[in-house]
Amino acid sequence: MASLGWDATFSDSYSRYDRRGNHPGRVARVDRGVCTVLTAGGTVRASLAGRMLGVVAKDPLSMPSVGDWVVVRTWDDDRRTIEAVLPRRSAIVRSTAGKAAEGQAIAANADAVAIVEALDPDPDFGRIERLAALAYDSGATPLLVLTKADAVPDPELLADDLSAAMPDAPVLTVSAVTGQGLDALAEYLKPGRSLALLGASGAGKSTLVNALAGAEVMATRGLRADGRGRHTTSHRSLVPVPHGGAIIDTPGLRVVGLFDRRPGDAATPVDGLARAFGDLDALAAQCRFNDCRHDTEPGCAVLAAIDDGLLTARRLENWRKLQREQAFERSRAAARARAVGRDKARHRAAQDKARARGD
Ligand SMILES: Nc1nc2c(ncn2[C@@H]2O[C@H](COP(=O)(O)OP(=O)(O)OP(=O)(O)O)[C@@H](O)[C@H]2O)c(=O)[nH]1
Ligand SMILES: [Zn+2]
Repeated sequence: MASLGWDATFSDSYSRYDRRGNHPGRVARVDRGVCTVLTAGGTVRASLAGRMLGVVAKDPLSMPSVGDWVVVRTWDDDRRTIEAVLPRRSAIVRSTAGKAAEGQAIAANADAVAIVEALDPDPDFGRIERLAALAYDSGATPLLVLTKADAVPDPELLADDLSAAMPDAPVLTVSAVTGQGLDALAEYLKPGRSLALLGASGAGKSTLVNALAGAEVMATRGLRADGRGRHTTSHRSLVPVPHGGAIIDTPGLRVVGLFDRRPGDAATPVDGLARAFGDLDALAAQCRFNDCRHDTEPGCAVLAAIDDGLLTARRLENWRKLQREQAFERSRAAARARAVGRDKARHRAAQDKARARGD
C-alpha cells in the first residue's frame, strides 16, 4: 500500500471510516460504475454504495476515478461497495461534452502528469498547450514526454521547438523501441509516487506503461492504415510498477475541454491556464496599458516578444482561444449554478406555502 502511495494524510482521512468490514484501497480501473480496487488483501471489485450514488448524482466530480483512494466495505454475503472517496491530492479534470457544465475526473492523486505527444507523425503544439493547462490545473507536477524518438531523424531539434509549448516543464524524449529516455522517465516512479500519462490516442501511452511496468499489462494495438491511433482504450488503468510507484494511463481523448473548477470563486487554488502560459502572463504584465489586448497597442510587451522571436504568434493565438473557451465554460457553469439556485428557491417557497397552510 505504501508503495502505491498510501501515506499519513490518506490514513488520517480514512480514520473516521476505520471499522470492521471497511478497508482502504486504490482504484485501478472503472467500468460502468464498477471499480477494480487494489487493497492490502488483494484486488477486488466493488460497486458504488447507495449513499455514494446520491453524492455522485449531485456532483459528478465525486465519482470514483482511477487513482482514487476509497473506502471499500465488505458485506456478510461477500458483496463489496465503495462507501467514500478520500480527499484527492490532485485530480485531472476535464469538462464533459454534455450541455451542462460538468467536470469529470479522469485520474486522481498523481504526483506528476506527463503530457505524452508522439514526435511522429506531426506533433501538435496546440494539443500540448491545451493538455498542459489541464495538467497544471490538476495540482500535480507536469512534464512533457515526446515519444517515438526512433521514428524521426533529429528528435532533439524537434524537442527543442516543442518545449516552447511548456516552457516551465521538464522535457523528455523517449523511444519504446530503443529504450532511449525510459530511465529518465522512471525517475518519476519511486515507491509511493504516481505518474499519470495524458495524451491523444496513438501517442504511445500504453506502450510506455508496458515498457515501465515491464510486462504486457495493457492491450496495445496496431495503427490504422492512415497512421492514426484506433480509438480502443475506453478504460483507464492504474498499474503498479515492480520497483514501487504506479502509472496511470488515461484514455486517448479526442476532445479535451478545459473545465473551470470553481466558477466565480476567487479562492480557486490553481488556474492551470495561467500557469501553462506563465511566460505570456509575465509579458502581459509589462505592457504599457493594463487592458492591453496585445493587438496594435503601443508599448505592448507581448508583441515586442513576438517581434524579437522570443514568442510565436501561434502561441499567443492559442492562448486567446483557450481563454475564450475557459470564459465560455465559466458562463455555462454560472448558468448551471443559477438553475440549481432557482430549483432550491422554488422548493423552499413550496415548503413555506405548505407550512402556512398548516400541512
Ligand atoms: N516507432 C515507435 N512506435 C511506437 C513507439 N511507442 C508506441 N509506438 C506505436 O504507436 C502505436 C500507438 O501506441 P499506443 O501505446 O497503443 O498508444 P496510446 O497512446 O496508448 O493510444 P490509446 O490507447 O488509443 O490512448 C502502436 O502501434 C505502437 O506500437 C515508439 O517509441 N516508437
Ligand atoms: Zn500587450
